[in-house]
Amino acid sequence: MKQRGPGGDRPLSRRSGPGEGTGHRSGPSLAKPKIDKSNAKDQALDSIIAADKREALKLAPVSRETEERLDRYIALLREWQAKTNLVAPSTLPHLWTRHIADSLQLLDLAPDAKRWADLGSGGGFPGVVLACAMAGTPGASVHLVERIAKKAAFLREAIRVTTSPGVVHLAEIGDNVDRITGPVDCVTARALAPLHQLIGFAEPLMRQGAKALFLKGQDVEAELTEAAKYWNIQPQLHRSRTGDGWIVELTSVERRG
Ligand SMILES: C[S@@+](CC[C@H](N)C(=O)[O-])C[C@H]1O[C@@H](n2cnc3c(N)ncnc32)[C@H](O)[C@@H]1O
Repeated sequence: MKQRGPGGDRPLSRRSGPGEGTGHRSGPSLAKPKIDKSNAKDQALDSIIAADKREALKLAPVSRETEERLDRYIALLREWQAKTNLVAPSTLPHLWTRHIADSLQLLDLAPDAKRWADLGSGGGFPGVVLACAMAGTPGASVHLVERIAKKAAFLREAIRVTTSPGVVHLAEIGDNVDRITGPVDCVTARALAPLHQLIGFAEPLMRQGAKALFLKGQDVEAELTEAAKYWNIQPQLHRSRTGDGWIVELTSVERRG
């Protein structure tokens, strides 16, 4: 998203400044060049994002086709971010490592999964990223469940511009999750709720065979202890490639007592 201010692309002005042609003999003084600060700021952000993208694609390499889809998604996200808060503004320079690579790393933990459901998708992490990555896989689908209408509209637009196999549900997870038709291989959630609640959300899909991958922060141990009060679980923990977080993998859950 480049917003060029008026005249932002013009060469610096060399027109006369005050004092020129007024009889002073000290020589012509040049007008101070006007620097379009918003344009300079955008360009600085562009180059930080480009460097961050290189870093992210080292952590989580993708095909050229997926990269092109992700580029379109990021361009759209930056455009919409001006009017809808889709990601924390402080994370914009690191969209690729903080959000894209963080989402892509799930693919290696479910290499055979074709049908995904992402709960509380927000701005599309990990759901839209997974849909972009699955676009070349026959029979792939990614359900994205989001209850805020504006965000769901963004998700639909993201799926459209990336021509990815996403299905957006504008709905409460609790009302919707067991109405997702067709089997789901893997259910995901990121920054949605504490683990014991996530398990409750995902349980209907897990009962039908889905495994769960939940992206969690550093305090995962405390969340696991709390979850174990309500659920019999045998979690597998994977260190996040992109920060201090963890990915909790669950293949079965059973409500306690
Ligand atoms: C903090 S955001 C995280 C978004 C995204 N997963 C990410 O990591 O960037 C949580 C999102 O979940 C949605 N959400 C929270 N509770 C929900 C529910 N019960 N049903 C549907 N969406 C929900 C919110 O509207 C919000 O967009």
